[in-house]
Amino acid sequence: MIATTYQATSYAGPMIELNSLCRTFGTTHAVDNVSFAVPKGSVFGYIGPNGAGKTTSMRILSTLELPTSGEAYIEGLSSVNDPDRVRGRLGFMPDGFGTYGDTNCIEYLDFFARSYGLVGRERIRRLRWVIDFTGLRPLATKPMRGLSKGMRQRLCLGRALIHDPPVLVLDEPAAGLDPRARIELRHIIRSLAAEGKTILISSHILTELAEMCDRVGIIERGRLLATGTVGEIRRTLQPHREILVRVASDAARAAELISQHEQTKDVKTVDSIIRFSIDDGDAPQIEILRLLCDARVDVLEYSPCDHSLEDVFLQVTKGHVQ
Ligand SMILES: Nc1ncnc2c1ncn2[C@@H]1O[C@H](COP(=O)(O)OP(=O)(O)OP(=O)(O)O)[C@@H](O)[C@H]1O
Repeated sequence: MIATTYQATSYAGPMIELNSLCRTFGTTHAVDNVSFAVPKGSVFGYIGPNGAGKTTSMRILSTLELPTSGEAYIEGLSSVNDPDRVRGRLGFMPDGFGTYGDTNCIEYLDFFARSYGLVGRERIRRLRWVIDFTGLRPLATKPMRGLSKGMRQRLCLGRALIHDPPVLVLDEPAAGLDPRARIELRHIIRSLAAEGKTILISSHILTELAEMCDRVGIIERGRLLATGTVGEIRRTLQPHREILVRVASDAARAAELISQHEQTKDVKTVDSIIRFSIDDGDAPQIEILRLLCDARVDVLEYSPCDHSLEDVFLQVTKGHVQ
């Protein structure tokens, strides 16, 4: 078991880094030349369908698996060459974990606190903090067999946090949670990032992570297909924006004005609603609005119709399962 606790360092590079990471199992390229870096205090969403390679990359980062080639670093330390020091710096939450039915929450957390070498007041202080932070205090003495899925996830997160690591690697922590528990998880993740923790979190579902992540990476069949903010990925896929304008009267005249702008196309009118496509960016949209206002068109509604996040995900991935 791990016997190192974290000592803060002056390291200023990315807290998580994968560099041309590859892992094959027989003929399966589970992770195929994946590279990305996550700066301190940010949340990176690792998103992909079943069998995409998320767990394998996370297990390599967390020192539980060796790569076929390439590098994985936590706070500049190699997960391959320096696993003991890496383990002291990260908390890993696996997508499934063994429970011990008769063990209660506090005993479970205490076991891991001792395994990380926490002693005396520091161990008590960390146990108290984790129990309070995860909201498990009312269940502290409850045997694990009686915990709901959401509570077990909190306990698993508590275990990952017990030694106060600067990096968290969370493999599908939202799987199986009800909507309220998902929202609570989102708050927990954001507050950990606000404290300066760096978080890699995986999911099958882009919408599940979009609001809590600073950046996302979409992976399929071991290959990283897109990285960036959700907005950046959306803009790459959708260089034109679809706009809807609803007017109080004289939609035909408004449509005529919109059509005259050189950056618009596909202008269509149904009753009082005009839909059109326009080059991305603020400037053309400002011009259109000004054009309509100057012509004294009574605009009741002006809204971009962006692709939904599901559409973005479906456009990037092809639905391949390996
Ligand atoms: N130990 C192993 N032996 C053989 N193949 C493996 C092993 N671990 C993973 N794989 C294969 O590697 C590929 C990637 O699996 P991985 O578990 O990393 O994907 P994932 O994105 O986490 O999927 P899921 O969302 O379903 O958990 C899959 O084809 C899987 O069957």
